[in-house]
Amino acid sequence: MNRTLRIKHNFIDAVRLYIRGGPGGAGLPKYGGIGGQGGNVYVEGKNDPVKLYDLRSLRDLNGLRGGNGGASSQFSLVGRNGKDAIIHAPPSTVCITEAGTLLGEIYEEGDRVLVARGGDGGSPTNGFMPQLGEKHHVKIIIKTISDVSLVGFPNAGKSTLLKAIARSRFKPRIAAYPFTTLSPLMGTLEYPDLRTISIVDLPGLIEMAHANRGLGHSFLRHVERTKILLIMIDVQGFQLDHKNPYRTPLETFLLLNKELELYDPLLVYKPAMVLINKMDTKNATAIYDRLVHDLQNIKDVLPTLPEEMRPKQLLQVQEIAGVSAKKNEKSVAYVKDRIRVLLDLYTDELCAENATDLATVDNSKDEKLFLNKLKEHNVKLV
Ligand SMILES: Nc1nc2c(ncn2[C@@H]2O[C@H](COP(=O)(O)OP(=O)(O)OP(=O)(O)O)[C@@H](O)[C@H]2O)c(=O)[nH]1
Ligand SMILES: [Mg+2]
Repeated sequence: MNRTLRIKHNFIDAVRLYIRGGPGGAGLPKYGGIGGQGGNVYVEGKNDPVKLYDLRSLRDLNGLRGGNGGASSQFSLVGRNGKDAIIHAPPSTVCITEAGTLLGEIYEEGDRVLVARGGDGGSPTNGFMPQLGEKHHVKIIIKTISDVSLVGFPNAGKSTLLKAIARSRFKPRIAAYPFTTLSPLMGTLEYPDLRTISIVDLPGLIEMAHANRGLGHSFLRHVERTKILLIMIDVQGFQLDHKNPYRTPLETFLLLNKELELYDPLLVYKPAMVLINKMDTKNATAIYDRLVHDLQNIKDVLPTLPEEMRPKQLLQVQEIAGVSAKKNEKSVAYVKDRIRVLLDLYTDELCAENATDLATVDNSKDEKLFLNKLKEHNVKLV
C-alpha cells in the first residue's frame, strides 16, 4: 500500500500563537501612585459570514501583545490601563495552553476568553514595581458542536446526502473522485414542526489516516462533540486508486471503525447509524444482504479477516439502512426522520454513561448489544 499519499488541507482549523499580556505601568512610590494594568489578550467569538472554518488569518497575530499600562505620574496618580488585544474567532472554538489546560470556550458571538493576562501596575503590594504580562503559547482550535456527523471513506456520497437533506450556508461540492470535500461543512436539518438538528459533513477518511494519509484525521475533532455518527459506506466498496487495494463494504466499515478508535477510543461509543449508499447500483441488493449478514455474524467473520482490519471495539450500531442519496428521495427522507428519532433516544447522558463505563467495558456484552440492535433495526429502502 502506498503510505505516502497526502492531500493538502485547504482549511486551517487550529492555530498556535505566542501571545503576551501587556506590562503594567510604573508606580510612583513618592506619592503612592499606582501604575495602570497591562492590557489583556482575549479571544472573542465573532461570526464570520464568509467562512466558518478558517483560522488562517489568525496566524498573522503570532506575537500579539496587550498594550502597556500607563505609568503613574504626579498629575495622574493612577496610570491608565493598557489596551486589550482581541483575537476574533468563530463560535465553537476552544482555547488551550500548550500543556493542554483549557482556558475557555467560545460558544457564541460575543463570548470572551482571557488567554493572557496583563501585568499589574506598580503599587504598594509589589513595591511599586510594575509586573510583566503573562506570556505563553496558546492553541486556538475549532471544535464543531453539531448533533450529527457524517463519516465515511471518500466518494461514499456524504456530501450528496448533506445536499439532499440539509440546508447549508455553503454549497457542498460533489464529484466522482476522492477527497472532494476538503473542509468540514455544516448543515441544518429542518423539520416541519420547526425543530432543527445540526449536521457536519466531514472530508473522507481512509485507512492509515491516523498516520497522516489522505487528509489525515485531525478533522475528527469535529466528531468529538457530536451525539450521533452517520457512517456512510459505498455498497460497492472502496478503492482509492489502482495502486491501492480494493476494500469490500465490510472492510470499509471495519477500517472506518478502526480509524475512529485510533483517533479517540471514546468515539466508537457514540450511537451510530450505518448508511449503505448507492443502492441503485449493480448487484447492490445482494451485496447489502451479505453485508448485513456479515455484520450480524461479526464474531465469526472477524477471525477470517487480517489483523489490521479488526477494530478493538465495534461501533455501537443502532441501525443499518440501505439508501440512495442521489436517486431515492424516500430513502433520504427516511434517514432524516431516523436521525431525529435516534438523537432523541440517545441523549448526552447516555453518551456520558458509555464513556465512563469504558474502564470496565466487557467486550462480549458490547458485541451482544451491537448484534441485538442490528437485528432489530435493519431496513432496506431501495
Ligand atoms: N449511483 C449513485 N451515485 C451516488 C449516490 N450518492 C452519491 N453518488 C455519487 O458518488 C460520487 C461521490 O459523491 P460525494 O457526495 O461527493 O461523496 P463524498 O462522500 O462526499 O466524497 P468526499 O468528499 O470525497 O469524501 C458523486 O459522483 C455522486 O454523484 C447514489 O446514491 N447513487
Ligand atoms: Mg464530500
